[in-house]
Amino acid sequence: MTEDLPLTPVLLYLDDVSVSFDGFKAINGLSLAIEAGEMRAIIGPNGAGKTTMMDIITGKTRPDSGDVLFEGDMDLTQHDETEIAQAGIGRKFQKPTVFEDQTVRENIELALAGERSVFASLFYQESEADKARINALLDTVRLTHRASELAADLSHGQKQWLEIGMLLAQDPKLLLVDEPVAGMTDAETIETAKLLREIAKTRSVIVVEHDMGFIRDLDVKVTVLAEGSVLAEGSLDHVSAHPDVIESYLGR
Ligand SMILES: Nc1ncnc2c1ncn2[C@@H]1O[C@H](COP(=O)(O)OP(=O)(O)OP(=O)(O)O)[C@@H](O)[C@H]1O
Repeated sequence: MTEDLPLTPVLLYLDDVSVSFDGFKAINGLSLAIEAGEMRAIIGPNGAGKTTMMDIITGKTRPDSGDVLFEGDMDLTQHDETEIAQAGIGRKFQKPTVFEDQTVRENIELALAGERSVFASLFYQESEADKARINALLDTVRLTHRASELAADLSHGQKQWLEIGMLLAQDPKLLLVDEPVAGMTDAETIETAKLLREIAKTRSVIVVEHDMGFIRDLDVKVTVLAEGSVLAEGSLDHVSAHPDVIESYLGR
């Protein structure tokens, strides 16, 4: 009797993806599968291709070859950045980009309003459901107590959280987060690991980071990139013990 194979719903699938810049292969036969509801940490030395991989997923960079499939059959290489965002892929860049001269709450409100036209926004009355949603988002990103203050007055870490809240307002199925804890205090870094673990209960998350203490706190599967492809994959302890990983980090 043959056993049924377990069905693992893959949300994002990169298959043998390559891209060159002026003859240099920044991504070289990269294959990766992210499951629905999975958080994955991506690490790798400088120049490994982490940012380029995110650029390919979000449609900013077109690969020369390979497939990038979202939800089974959406070929992301055939769509532009706006369409990919609308399909449910949100991206948090390294630097926080919030509206500094608006309050924390207004930032979330603006993100929630999304594509409502400026004209429609002028006459829009926030429903009770909207209010509840905004309050829940403020709570998630630990900013309820700062809601009526200007975003400019937040700490660097809190601005990062606010931007994560703004992305969550769009309810992405997959959230890409680029070096979220760079420049954060130790306490903010610890809280960010908790925050991302909460977020990952309801969506997939890909986190690129260099901070190994933070990666350990995330406690998720780690993919090590080097020279544009996957060098090792597994628990942080597993990949840290891998001779190729040690060599690629410490150099020859
Ligand atoms: N638009 C581009 N034109 C030319 N070369 C590029 C371009 N984008 C990336 N590269 C090169 O591709 C390689 C991979 O870069 P990438 O930024 O993806 O690495 P990374 O893993 O994100 O590095 P870091 O950890 O330093 O952010 C690097 O050698 C980089 O110089």
